[in-house]
Amino acid sequence: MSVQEKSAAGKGAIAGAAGGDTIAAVSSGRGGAVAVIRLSGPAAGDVVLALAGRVPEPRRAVLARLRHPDSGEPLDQGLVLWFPAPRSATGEDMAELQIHGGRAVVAAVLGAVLAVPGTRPAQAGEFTRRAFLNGRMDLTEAEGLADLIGAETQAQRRLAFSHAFGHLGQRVEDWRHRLVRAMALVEAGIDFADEDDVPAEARALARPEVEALQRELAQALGDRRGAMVREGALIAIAGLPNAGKSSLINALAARDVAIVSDEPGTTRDLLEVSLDLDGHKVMLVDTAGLREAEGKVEAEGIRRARARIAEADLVLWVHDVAAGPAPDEAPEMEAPAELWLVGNKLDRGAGGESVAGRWAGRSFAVSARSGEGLDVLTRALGGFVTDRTAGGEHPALIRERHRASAAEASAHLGAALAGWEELDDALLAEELRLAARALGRMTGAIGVDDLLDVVFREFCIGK
Ligand SMILES: Nc1nc2c(c(=O)[nH]1)N(C=O)[C@@H](CNc1ccc(C(=O)N[C@@H](CCC(=O)O)C(=O)O)cc1)CN2
Ligand SMILES: Nc1nc2c(ncn2[C@@H]2O[C@H](COP(=O)(O)OP(=O)(O)OP(=O)(O)O)[C@@H](O)[C@H]2O)c(=O)[nH]1
Ligand SMILES: [Mg+2]
Repeated sequence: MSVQEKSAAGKGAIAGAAGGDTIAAVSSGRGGAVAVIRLSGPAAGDVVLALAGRVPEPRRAVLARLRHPDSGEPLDQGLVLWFPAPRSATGEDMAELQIHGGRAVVAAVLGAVLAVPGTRPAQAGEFTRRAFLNGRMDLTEAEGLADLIGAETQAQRRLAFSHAFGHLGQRVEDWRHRLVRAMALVEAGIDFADEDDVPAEARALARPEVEALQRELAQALGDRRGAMVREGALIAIAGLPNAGKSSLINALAARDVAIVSDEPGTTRDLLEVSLDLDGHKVMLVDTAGLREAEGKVEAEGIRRARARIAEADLVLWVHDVAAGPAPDEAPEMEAPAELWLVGNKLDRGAGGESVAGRWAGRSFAVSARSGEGLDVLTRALGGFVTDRTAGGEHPALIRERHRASAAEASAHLGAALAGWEELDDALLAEELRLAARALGRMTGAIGVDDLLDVVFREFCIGK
């Protein structure tokens, strides 16, 4: 199906875009006491009539005996809802069957639904795709919904919620409208090319707006909090062999995820655990102890450890306090973004002394074995992530897709501003137009055929 380009508002319906099939799917998760089957499309009313014997008043739940349309066998008794177009989540006729959640019940009722002509199983994300094609939401809102459904932490939920209900979409539309106004000013020069004063004057009027837009894009691109909230802050646990890195990840995760042994060089592969710290997602990574490797496998483990450490937002350098005084600095690796010292094995007596110099304020004394000191470390980690993700309103550009569009727009604005005095009207307007297009792809207001599969494949079936 072809999505025509739309030049105006972000959320206009795309004519004929949603097609004539009626789609059906189980929209509830597995194993619940109640299951929801959703339907969208022109045969949704036929399905309700065929199974329930009548179509309820719009938007009112009614209890009905559901029968197979061919055999008449009663399958379940459940609640039926009818949402005639356009007042529905997809903008099409929709219906819901809220039935008992048993596997056989769900299979029987879904089978009966799909026995009605004109129906077929929905693909992943297809309800939301139809909502987009019918102008009910823009692409950034659809992505926000996918994030909302996938949110594991409260910070992820808050960010996803803001995007699902237009935080980025509205920003982009504001940027685009301002750009279009600036473009109109520049184009006024094209139309009035023979009247001497108009071009220069119109351009001069447009420039501050384009400069302001460029600043706002740069600011949004510079904000890295989105990735940290969505993907979690990456915290790498590094140190010499046997320092107790794997013991520490087990203690922090409160689960026995990593193999611990007194043999140096136990950990080879990277091992990642996701944690919820104060409502923030954190990815903890256990790594191989850094030393001259004794074999090929360990060497590869150390290579991977270094690569992950280099990407980390925070590195915990674990030091065995029983093995000697803390190093002045973490040996064996390049300076990471942020580095803390964790003196481990406090239960063995030594250590715990304050560490000066490089580590001041960023050193902790713990025992992964007894649990001593872990509460202080955990609180500090929570504080670190909270600090790094706090501040101002929610971040706007939270996916690579958003960043790529904004960067492309910014490049065109940069070209426009660099050539502001020299470019002829048509070329200057073209740069602004290309910037507006790049922004339009973010919300889906501009040709996005190629993007839809990427965006909607993230959803599960039934959404
Ligand atoms: N049972 C059930 N719960 C659900 C959903 C659902 O589809 N079914 N949702 C699935 O996403 C979410 C709610 N989203 C919805 C969004 C719009 C409309 C809707 O009917 N909108 C109409 C009418 C609005 C009104 O008048 O109140 C519209 O926007 O025109 C319904 C659900 C979460 N909970
Ligand atoms: N007494 C004491 N022993 C500990 C503590 N933490 C770890 N150990 C012991 O130290 C040894 C090494 O622990 P690991 O957690 O495997 O150390 P690692 O840093 O992951 O080692 P590699 O994977 O080989 O780099 C094991 O025998 C642990 O039981 C601690 O807090 N106190
Ligand atoms: Mg280990």
